[in-house]
Amino acid sequence: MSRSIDLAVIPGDGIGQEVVAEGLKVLSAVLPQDVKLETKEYDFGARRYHATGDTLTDADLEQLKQHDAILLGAIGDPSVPSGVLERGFLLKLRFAFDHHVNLRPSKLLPGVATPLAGQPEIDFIVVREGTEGPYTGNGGTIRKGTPHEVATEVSVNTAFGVERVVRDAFERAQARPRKKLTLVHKNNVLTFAGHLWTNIFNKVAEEYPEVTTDYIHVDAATIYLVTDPGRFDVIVTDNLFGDIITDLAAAVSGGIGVAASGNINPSREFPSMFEPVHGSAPDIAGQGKADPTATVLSVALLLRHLGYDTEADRIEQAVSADLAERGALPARSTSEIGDALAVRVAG
Ligand SMILES: NC(=O)c1ccc[n+]([C@@H]2O[C@H](COP(=O)([O-])OP(=O)(O)OC[C@H]3O[C@@H](n4cnc5c(N)ncnc54)[C@H](O)[C@@H]3O)[C@@H](O)[C@H]2O)c1
Ligand SMILES: CC(C)[C@H](C(=O)O)[C@@H](O)C(=O)O
Ligand SMILES: [Mg+2]
Repeated sequence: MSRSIDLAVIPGDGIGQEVVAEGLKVLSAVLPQDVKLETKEYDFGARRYHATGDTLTDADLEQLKQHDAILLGAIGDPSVPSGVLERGFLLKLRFAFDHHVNLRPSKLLPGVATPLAGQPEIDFIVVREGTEGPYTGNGGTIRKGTPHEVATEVSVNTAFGVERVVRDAFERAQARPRKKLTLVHKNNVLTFAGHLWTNIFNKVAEEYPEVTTDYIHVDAATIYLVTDPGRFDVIVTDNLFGDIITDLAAAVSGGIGVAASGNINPSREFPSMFEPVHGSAPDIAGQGKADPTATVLSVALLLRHLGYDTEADRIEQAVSADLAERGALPARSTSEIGDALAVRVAG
């Protein structure tokens, strides 16, 4: 039986261009001959915005919808006002394709440097809600530019949206050996949203008696992520808390250069999108300094989502072996790391 993957590729801005090239290199190297890989590149990001004023049109969404999955590098550029591409492209796409499960695994692999003392066991996943919370754009300003300006940014939490992501997290916890799920929120202060999350979490928990549950306020979660990250197995949390704690999670488990993510549409009505957790890193763009590992691991998540488990395993093993040897090697460029990973997955 012939198989095929039809992939939308969005390198985006800054280091997005550099790391996506390496992700594709490794993807081509890992796929068996009988799998036909078709890619279509899209120029979203700062270049498109400056050329046309567009960030993502309805016609673009129609085209993107046709693909099996999307691989994104990163968007965001100092030449574009903050928020224009983040809201106008990235969040618009996540919302349009109902990417409500934003999956962000953190695993400290053997031999990988961490700023934490010793070599703690870190192996957890964050299930970050991807379509609600303070991200929806529900807000505004009045008396703009005056000393009396008022700005609101309302967090939107629907029972439907919370329950579906909480259920997804319980399913993932149930499937893991430790079967533990932690709700991270701030229900001592954000009592309206926090109690909705807590009540739904507790109600759904009744259906998963094998899953151990606990609750941690988000401020305390940042303590434990540094002092005792081994306590976490699966974390479920809202969109903004998830954004913040996953950069911290990356920093303690090998760095932002190795943190992968998937924006998943579990019903598969729309293509899911895979991207490194990091951004376009204008400070190092164009210098060959970016670590492409996060993108390569995002390709592994993409392959797993499409049912290519063997190939995903091969990529993860190659990354693990490469990282284990890194400390002993001289610093390598973005493409040298990509080349090394491509050789490992092919061999
Ligand atoms: N998914 C996305 O497209 C995405 C995600 C985050 C930020 N952004 C955007 O990216 C731009 C820059 O944001 P930022 O500086 O806050 O975050 P960033 O993640 O781009 O950079 C933070 C720090 O991490 C470093 N870094 C990031 N990726 C790295 C890699 N692969 N290898 C080595 N070092 C790496 C950078 O050099 C920088 O010091 C902004 O416009 C922001 O909105 C986009
Ligand atoms: C760029 C921004 C919209 C985005 C987010 O906040 O989700 C980024 O920080 C991320 O983590 O993917
Ligand atoms: Mg972020």
